[in-house]
Amino acid sequence: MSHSWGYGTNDGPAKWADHFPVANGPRQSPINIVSSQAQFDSSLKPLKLQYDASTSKDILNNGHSFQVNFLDEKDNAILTGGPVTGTYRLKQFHCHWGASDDKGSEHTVDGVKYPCELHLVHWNTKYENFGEAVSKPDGLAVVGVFLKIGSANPRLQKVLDTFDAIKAKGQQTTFLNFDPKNLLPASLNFWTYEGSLTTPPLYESVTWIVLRDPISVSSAQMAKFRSLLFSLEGEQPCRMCDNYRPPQPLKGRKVRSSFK
Ligand SMILES: NS(=O)(=O)c1ccc(CCCCO)cc1
Ligand SMILES: [Zn+2]
Repeated sequence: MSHSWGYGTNDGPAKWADHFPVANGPRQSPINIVSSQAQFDSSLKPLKLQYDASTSKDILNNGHSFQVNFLDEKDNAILTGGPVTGTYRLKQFHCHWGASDDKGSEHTVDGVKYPCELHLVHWNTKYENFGEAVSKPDGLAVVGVFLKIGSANPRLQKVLDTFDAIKAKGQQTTFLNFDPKNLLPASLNFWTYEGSLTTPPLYESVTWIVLRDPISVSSAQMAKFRSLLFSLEGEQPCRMCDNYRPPQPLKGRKVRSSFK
């Protein structure tokens, strides 16, 4: 039975535990990253993101965010190194954002919220496919990238230019040859901790890799994110914004950093 969850008063994060009790589990995400408490770990390897000749397929409005989907039958776009062992394949990326520029990210850093957070979702190729990996403790590795208000981001604009075609829930359009490497900051310095999906089913299956440095987005571009709808075509239009889960209890977890 598919539970209808959302970000509203009646179906939002405070209610998710009703149908998804793991919401109160020991390794939930996102978290507030207290930079002074993060422990530098010299054994962490450099993060390696090989998205060469990346194979984006399409972009979808799934009713919670927009999602760019990738061909993942081969090792075209992979994550290795960093905190993970083995090879993780890029499946999709999506974002979370606020109704205004003062909020929107899921992770926060020393209590600071960014207007938007990008998630690049990878699955462990020790499993057969994403569906098998998504619920395993070492199944996923998600790279989080903060977006900070500044100059317009021309690479991101390519994604925003598709939004008129996917305004409503369920709408999808072809989106080929987009290289997500262009959405990464110059430095791959990161924090890492063991966590979960930040939306139902909230599986505790994610090794989180949160990049320290943000990429830029303009306020006008943020307004374009908010032109998407949570609602189906023909329904009362409901603007897609505030689609972020607030930080969850750390419950004794250690956050490690790849940098001093
Ligand atoms: N915000 S997130 O990166 O943690 C994230 C990634 C992927 C999913 C999809 C779960 C599909 C379950 O069948 C849900 C959430
Ligand atoms: Zn996400």
